[in-house]
Amino acid sequence: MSIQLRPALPADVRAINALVQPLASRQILLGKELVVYYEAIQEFLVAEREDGAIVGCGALHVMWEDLGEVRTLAVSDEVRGTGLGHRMLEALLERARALGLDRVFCLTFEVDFFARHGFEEMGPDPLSPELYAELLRSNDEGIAEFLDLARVKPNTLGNTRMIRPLGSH
Ligand SMILES: CC(=O)SCCNC(=O)CCNC(=O)[C@H](O)C(C)(C)COP(=O)(O)OP(=O)(O)OC[C@H]1O[C@@H](n2cnc3c(N)ncnc32)[C@H](O)[C@@H]1OP(=O)(O)O
Repeated sequence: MSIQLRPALPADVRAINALVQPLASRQILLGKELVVYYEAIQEFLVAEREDGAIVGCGALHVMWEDLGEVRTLAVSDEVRGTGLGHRMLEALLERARALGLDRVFCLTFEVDFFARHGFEEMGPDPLSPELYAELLRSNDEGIAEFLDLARVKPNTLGNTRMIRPLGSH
């Protein structure tokens, strides 16, 4: 059965939540309240099967003029390992390029998967002090994770912070 990628709609939120919830309960992904998905829905792509089922989702969150984050990338069990994760990640990176971003962050247990798509483990200090200070003003959990702040350590335990330079890759 063919699977199409498309921008997510508000009507997809419950299906996205159903994909993410089991992974969040295993602490693989960060769970979000429904209202947070609605607010961020324009960041999401979904993968829709011919029968209308949503079998994948992923988001690109903009953090700064040149910096974004891949968030909430998930593929349902029945289609995992068939290349859908790869397609979704490439589509999110294409969005990042279209937005003029230079690099994309992710926080993940799936180090090999992201490494095969050009992500590298992040060094301890990739940011200028000026940008660090600006990002500290955000209340967003993902930005706190990017900055490796102590208050989000429970979220990041065992995860790897990775970054993907765009451009020539
Ligand atoms: C920033 C974040 O969101 S981090 C969180 C990442 N998400 C998670 O950890 C949630 C749980 N995991 C998942 O949902 C999925 O396992 C994902 C999203 C990580 C990967 O999605 P998948 O659809 O399984 O990935 P995909 O199939 O593209 O690739 C996995 C492997 O499957 C195999 N594969 C890929 N394409 C095919 C194909 N056409 N046929 C058979 N096997 C294939 C390969 O071994 C591939 O490895 P590769 O990277 O060397 O190509």
